[in-house]
Amino acid sequence: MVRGRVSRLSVRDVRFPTSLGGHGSDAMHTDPDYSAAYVIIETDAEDGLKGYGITFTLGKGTEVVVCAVNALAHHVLNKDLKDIVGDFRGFYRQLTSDGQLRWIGPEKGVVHLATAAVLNAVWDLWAKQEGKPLWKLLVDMDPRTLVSCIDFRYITDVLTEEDAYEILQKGQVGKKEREGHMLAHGYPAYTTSCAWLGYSDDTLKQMVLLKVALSDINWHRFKVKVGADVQDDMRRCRLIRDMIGPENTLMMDANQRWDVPEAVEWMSKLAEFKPLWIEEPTSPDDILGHAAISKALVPLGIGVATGEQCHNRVIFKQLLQANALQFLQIDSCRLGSVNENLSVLLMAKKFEIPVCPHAGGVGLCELVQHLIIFDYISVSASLENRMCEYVDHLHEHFKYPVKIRQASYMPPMDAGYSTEMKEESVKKHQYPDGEVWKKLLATQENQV
Ligand SMILES: C[C@H](O)[C@@H](O)[C@@H](O)[C@H](O)C(=O)O
Ligand SMILES: [Mg+2]
Repeated sequence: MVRGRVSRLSVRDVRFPTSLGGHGSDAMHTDPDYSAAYVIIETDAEDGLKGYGITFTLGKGTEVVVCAVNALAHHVLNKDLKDIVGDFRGFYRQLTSDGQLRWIGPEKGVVHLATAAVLNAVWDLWAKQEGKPLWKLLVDMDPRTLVSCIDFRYITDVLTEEDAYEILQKGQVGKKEREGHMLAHGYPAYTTSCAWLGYSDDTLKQMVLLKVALSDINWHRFKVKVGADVQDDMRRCRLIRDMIGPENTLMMDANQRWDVPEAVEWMSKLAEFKPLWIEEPTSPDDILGHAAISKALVPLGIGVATGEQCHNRVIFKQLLQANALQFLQIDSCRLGSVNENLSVLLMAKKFEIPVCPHAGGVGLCELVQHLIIFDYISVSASLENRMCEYVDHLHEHFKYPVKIRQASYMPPMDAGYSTEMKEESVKKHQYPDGEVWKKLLATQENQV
């Protein structure tokens, strides 16, 4: 039973200095400090349970998201959790359609990241109160309740509430077996951790060796960052391909670096390394550009993947309508939490496009594993051409870190959305007054 009235919402600015090691670097984001606006929701219920929610940022600007979370807080405070989840579509719309705040969105940018952080905390709390991991809460929910969490505004031309209900009804068939399969084998993953753009060739070689030869995880799917310099890309891709062999899977990620013709030309040169996909070849807003790139790369056997910076369900709808992507990458912290992700999973199912979630960032692996495990069990019912991203960093700061076995995500069993960080870690990494930042900022000051 859902219980309690929201009595407090707090938000913290937590940053990890990953840029010091070049971790997470790509052709556009050369020095990311993996960070999060970290929301905590408390209620007056006697159980003392709290909901934790994050949205992912790259360091600077986290303070702006924190500000937006505070601007949204009045929508949550003093509400009964029962009323929130009892009319989740209405609540989602209340947050995203605030008559004044929507002007600085709508459903995009900082205000949408803040919405995601707040709603992720609500879902964490709901799942905790039900005593289930989030994926299981979704799997056990009846289709009518699931669709009642989704705002179908702007997408009814491709997915109506009835379409969604039908897909979920069909997904009931064979659900038990698929749940059993997940519990036994997990959801297939790929690793991005060996080939960040800021890594030297030596580091890259060492990382690939660790992943391929020495790891007991048996990685066989890898992603490499490209896009800054074509000669450099060719050297790095050759190096990786030689090390992983022809039988393993390689993906490439340009992080929006190119214009449309440039993307086609560049990828024609990298085609010899047999990438499965090129991710974010151009601006995430350029739907027709993605379509043109997709069309040009089909003969080379390369798909287009995108989604980690897609603002909302409307952009995904159009990417699907325009045949602009072959792999759809949901993000647990950019879209409006589970609610909006549900609509995108269902649209992907309708268009039969495989979902391969984005998870490079602090906490993203922890969260998105729940969504994709649910997707397999209740929506897509397929593992063909599907895999979820994994990066090695920062799991030690989470109370319920992901578990990877045999290159697969093992379903989390603790109640909630795996969003809770260790208090000790949060204290140390809080910006700018946590121990880690005090030291770093003092060193930087001394260097000036
Ligand atoms: C700045 C970040 O690390 C990105 O490079 C990362 O999310 C990346 O696009 C990915 O696909 O993992
Ligand atoms: Mg990417």
